[in-house]
Amino acid sequence: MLIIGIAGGTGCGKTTVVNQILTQLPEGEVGIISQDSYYKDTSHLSYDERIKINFDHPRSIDFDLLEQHLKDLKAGESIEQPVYSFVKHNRTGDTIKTKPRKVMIVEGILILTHPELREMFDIKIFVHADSDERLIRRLKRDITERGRDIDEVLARYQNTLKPMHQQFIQPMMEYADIIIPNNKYNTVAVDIVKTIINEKLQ
Ligand SMILES: Nc1ncnc2c1ncn2[C@@H]1O[C@H](COP(=O)(O)OP(=O)(O)O)[C@@H](O)[C@H]1O
Ligand SMILES: Nc1ccn([C@@H]2O[C@H](COP(=O)(O)O)[C@@H](O)[C@H]2O)c(=O)n1
Repeated sequence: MLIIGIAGGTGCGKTTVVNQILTQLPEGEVGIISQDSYYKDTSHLSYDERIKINFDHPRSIDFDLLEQHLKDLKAGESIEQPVYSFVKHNRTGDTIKTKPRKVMIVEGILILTHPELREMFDIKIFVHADSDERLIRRLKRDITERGRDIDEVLARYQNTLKPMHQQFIQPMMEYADIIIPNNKYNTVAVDIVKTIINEKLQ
């Protein structure tokens, strides 16, 4: 199994890059794990308490479960990947059966901050986009897709997202094997990653 970790700040385009990688690859050969699925269960908290959580700090992620799931997949076992709701700020209680594939892609803002997880990646990719570009994309996406308004996105950006990005996410670029500049759509870089995956699949 080839395990590829794709990190980078919010809005840099990780999910988009993953979807571009998947196009034209043989179906059923590549599996995806999203770090967002592993936000800790917060059912014991009220909604008002949940919205105050710092979701850009590594402690918000259940890294033990993520690491265990990756180990299970490597051992050839399927896992039940939790489903997360950005509207409720909590896991939904549903899971998605995720089967082991020849290539597994793990994507998320904080995946390179966890040393044990980092060790498991055969290839580490950091997607980079400038912070103003990321903020613009995040505003548009969170308002249209994640049930947020402009005040929520900007307050979260100033209070937690920006300082956490500087403290935990940006420094992880030094661990990357490949850095994808993504201020604009970068089809060349995506094609290179596809080529690496295709070689593994042959
Ligand atoms: N290179 C790009 N240029 C312009 N918009 C982009 C680009 N990559 C992604 N986007 C858009 O930005 C938003 C955030 O992208 P997404 O892939 O969800 O980022 P991430 O997963 O890193 O948070 C989405 O609405 C997406 O369509
Ligand atoms: N309930 C939540 C949980 C997380 N976030 C934000 O999501 C960002 C990470 O996801 P990306 O798809 O953008 O990489 C992160 O910056 C958290 O602030 C949230 O807003 N609400």
